[in-house]
Amino acid sequence: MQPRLQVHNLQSPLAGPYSFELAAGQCITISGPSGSGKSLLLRMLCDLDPNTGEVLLDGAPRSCISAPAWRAQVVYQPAEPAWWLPTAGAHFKPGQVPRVHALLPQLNLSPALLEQDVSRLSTGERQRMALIRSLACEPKVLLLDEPTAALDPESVAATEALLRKEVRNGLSLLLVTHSATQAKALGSRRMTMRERQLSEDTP
Ligand SMILES: Nc1ncnc2c1ncn2[C@@H]1O[C@H](COP(=O)(O)OP(=O)(O)OP(=O)(O)O)[C@@H](O)[C@H]1O
Repeated sequence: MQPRLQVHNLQSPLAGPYSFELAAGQCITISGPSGSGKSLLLRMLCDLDPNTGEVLLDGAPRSCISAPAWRAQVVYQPAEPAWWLPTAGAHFKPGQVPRVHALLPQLNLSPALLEQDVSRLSTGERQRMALIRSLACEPKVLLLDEPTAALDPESVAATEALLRKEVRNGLSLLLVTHSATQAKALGSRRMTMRERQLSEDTP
């Protein structure tokens, strides 16, 4: 079967080259020391930083897809997601609202938080709300940078359960995590970044 995402010699003056494939309904985790290049890789995949090489989605080269169309299907959630409107709820399109309301209880979030000023949400609430924002786009590929860094154990468990379910339903997930437990729990393949070089972990 054709991989969902194919990455061939993706590189920039700062990092790479990287080559790997991600299937539909697969989670690959990337761990590694701080500053090793994990976020640089995610940013290149999303085409936020200049890069060369080839990235294909369901066989279609990224060079044939407009940047907004690419970023609608390959969604990047940085470690510290930006908010550009006063409330979290204002970030959602009307068509996304049913899905948002289905996702909120799965992350133990009250719908009332949608109306609150984003700056008044706790760090953990903002982090979970950011994941809902990413999933509400129904991406084919989700690039997640440390999505549970600010969460208590209960919220970590809820987030991992939701991600496992989304992957089971076909989402392709590239997950950057510092947690070996999380990498083992979610990753069907696990990789490590060291000095901007990516290697596959041995099982
Ligand atoms: N635009 C840039 N120009 C020059 N150096 C950069 C640029 N962006 C990032 N770097 C450097 O590249 C290195 C890798 O950064 P990156 O953010 O990918 O690390 P990381 O592995 O995600 O780390 P962490 O786990 O702390 O998030 C860092 O040393 C960083 O300072």
